[in-house]
Amino acid sequence: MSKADKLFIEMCKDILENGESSRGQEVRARWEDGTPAHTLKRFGIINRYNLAEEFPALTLRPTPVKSAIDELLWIWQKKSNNVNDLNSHIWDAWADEQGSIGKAYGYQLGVKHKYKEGEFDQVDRVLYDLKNNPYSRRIMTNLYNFQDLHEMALYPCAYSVTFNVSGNKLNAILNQRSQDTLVANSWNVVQYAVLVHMFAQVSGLEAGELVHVIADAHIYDRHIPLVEELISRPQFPAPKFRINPDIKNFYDFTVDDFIVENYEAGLQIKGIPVAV
Ligand SMILES: Nc1nc(=O)c2c([nH]1)NC[C@@H]1CN(c3ccc(C(=O)N[C@@H](CCC(=O)O)C(=O)O)cc3)CN21
Ligand SMILES: O=c1ccn([C@H]2C[C@H](O)[C@@H](COP(=O)(O)O)O2)c(=O)[nH]1
Repeated sequence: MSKADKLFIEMCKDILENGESSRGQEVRARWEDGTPAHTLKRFGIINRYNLAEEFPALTLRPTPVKSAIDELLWIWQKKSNNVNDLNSHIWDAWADEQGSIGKAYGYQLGVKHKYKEGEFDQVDRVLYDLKNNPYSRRIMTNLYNFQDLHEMALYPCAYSVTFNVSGNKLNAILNQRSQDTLVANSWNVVQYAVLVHMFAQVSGLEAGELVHVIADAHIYDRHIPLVEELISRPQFPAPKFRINPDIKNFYDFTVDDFIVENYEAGLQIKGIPVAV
């Protein structure tokens, strides 16, 4: 049985059974037809994934690993904020006529900052520290730049990662302020698991733990029956994950360098509505 399924089921049950409803409150998000997208939410969820033991993809339904990695590379490697550089259409609803989502995500990672050793953007600084000072307690990234929030189409949700090396293991904490549990939980977990594997490989380390801290973990009202059905499904062992061992430069990875094998999973839920 996959540990990722177990954590997902526990979290969903907790939200469904103990979650607070937003009914009667003012909410920002809307369904396509303009009605408010209400949620059941649970505050302060922490899930720990041991990446040395398993690749944390859901098996209750397939996580679209290739599209998730494509978005991860869009943000962390291309450092782009333009949907024309993305192969899926998941961000189209938030893009302007030129395809820009504003000064969000990839844009922030590409901004250079001054250090004693010179100028680095946030990604290059992580790479530098993991090589030169791996036991530093200061290896982190942060997309939540207050100065630029007014120019972002959506404020960053998964906004900060803290990297920490124990022995030869690279661990990370992903901080997420808001999570659409059905659409994005496994999507975000898979992405940041892959990111830890990427940074570990190019830094001569091994992937350790991923700790996912979620402030507002919610299930949208129109997702409740879908989640109830999903968590009652059979579970399978986690798939095997391989990464092309020849890639030693973070910027050389392509989607094809990541291979997920023996991925047994339930049926895909097609056409999940996404609140905008
Ligand atoms: N309400 C909401 N939920 C989100 O998860 C979300 C946002 N808004 N806004 C910005 C981004 C866009 N993200 C998204 C949006 C849609 C899918 C989605 O539709 N996923 C499908 C498969 C898509 C594919 O294969 O390309 C799925 O079945 O999970 C995933 C992530 C995550 N974010
Ligand atoms: O990577 C992501 C990006 C977005 N989300 C979800 C979380 C919320 O449901 C919406 C954002 O709405 P806010 O009102 O700004 O919180 O998008 C996600 O789960 N993961």
